[in-house]
Amino acid sequence: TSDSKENKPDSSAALTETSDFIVGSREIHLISIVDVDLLLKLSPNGLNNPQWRRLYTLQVPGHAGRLVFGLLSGKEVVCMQGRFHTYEGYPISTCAMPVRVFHLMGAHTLIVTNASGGLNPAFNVGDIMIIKDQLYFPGFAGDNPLRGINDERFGPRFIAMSNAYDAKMRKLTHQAAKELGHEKFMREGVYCMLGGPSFETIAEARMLRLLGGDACGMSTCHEVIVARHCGMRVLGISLITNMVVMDYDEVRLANHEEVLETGRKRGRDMQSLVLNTVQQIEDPEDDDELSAAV
Ligand SMILES: O=P(O)(O)O[C@H]1O[C@H](CO)[C@@H](O)[C@H]1O
Ligand code: HPA
Repeated sequence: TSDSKENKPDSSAALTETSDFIVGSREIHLISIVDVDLLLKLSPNGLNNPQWRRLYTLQVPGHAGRLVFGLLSGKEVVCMQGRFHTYEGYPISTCAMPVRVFHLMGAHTLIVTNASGGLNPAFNVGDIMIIKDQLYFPGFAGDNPLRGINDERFGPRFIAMSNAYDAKMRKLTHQAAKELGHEKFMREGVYCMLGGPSFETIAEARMLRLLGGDACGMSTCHEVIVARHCGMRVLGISLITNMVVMDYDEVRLANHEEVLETGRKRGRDMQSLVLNTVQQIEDPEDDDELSAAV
C-alpha cells in the first residue's frame, strides 16, 4: 500500500482493518513486521519463484498485504492483513494456503474477520455479526479448497463442517462484546460466500436470504474449511459494511467505497472486540471441551 499511515509498524494497526485474519500461535517468539513475501516463501506450492511472486500479490484496495507477528493480549499471534480472493484470479486452494502455513507455524486457533453485506432486514450498517455457520456457494459447484489429492499430514479426506464455528469461541466473543458495551450492535448469523467480484443482483440477494443467509461476501468460507481440515478452532467475525439491495425500487448501488468507509468507522470496535476475546481464549490443551471440538 502507498499509505504510510497504513504501514505503521505496530500490531494494533494490524487489527484496525476489517479484512484481517488473525491466528493465535504458541511457537512464535518474534515481534517484527514482515511483508507478504515471507508468506509466499513459506508456501509449499513453490510461489517463491520470482515470476510467480509477482503474480501473487494482493490486489484489493484497502487490503494492506502485510503479515504481522506479535503479542495480542499477551498471546503470540500472527496476523495477515489482507487476503487472497478467488476473483483476483487465484485457485481457491491458493487463497486458503496461508491458513496451512499458520497451522505449520503451530497456530491452533483461527480468528477470521471480513466485511459483508447485510441480508437480514433486522441488521444495520455497522453491526458486527459473529458467524454461526456458512453457505459456501463455490463449493456447490465443486470448487472446494480440499479438492484433489488429500494430504493426510494436514487432515483426513472427509471432514465434518457442522461444528465449523466453535460454539465456545462464539460465547466468549458475546461475553467480550457485553463487557465492552457492544451488545446493541452485536449479531449472530449465517455468512454466504459468493465468488465476486460483481455484487449480487436483487434476485440473487433474495435467494440468499430465502436460503437462510444473514450476510454475504466474497471470502472466508474456504479459509475456514482448510482450518477445520487441519484441526484448527475457528472464530468468524463479520462487519456489516452495507445493506444488500433487495428491492427493485431501491436506487442505492453496492460499492466498495462504502465497504471501506464502514470498516474505518467500526475499526476500533472490531479491534477491541478481538483483543478482549483473545484475552479470554484458553489454549485448547487446557480445556477439554475445546480440544474435543478441534
Ligand atoms: O471478505 P473481505 O476480504 O473482507 O472483503 C469484502 O469486501 C470486498 C467487496 O467490497 C470483497 O472482497 C468482500 O469479500
Ligand atoms: N456483497 C458481497 N460482498 C460484500 C458486500 C456485499 O454487499 N459487502 C462487502 N462485501
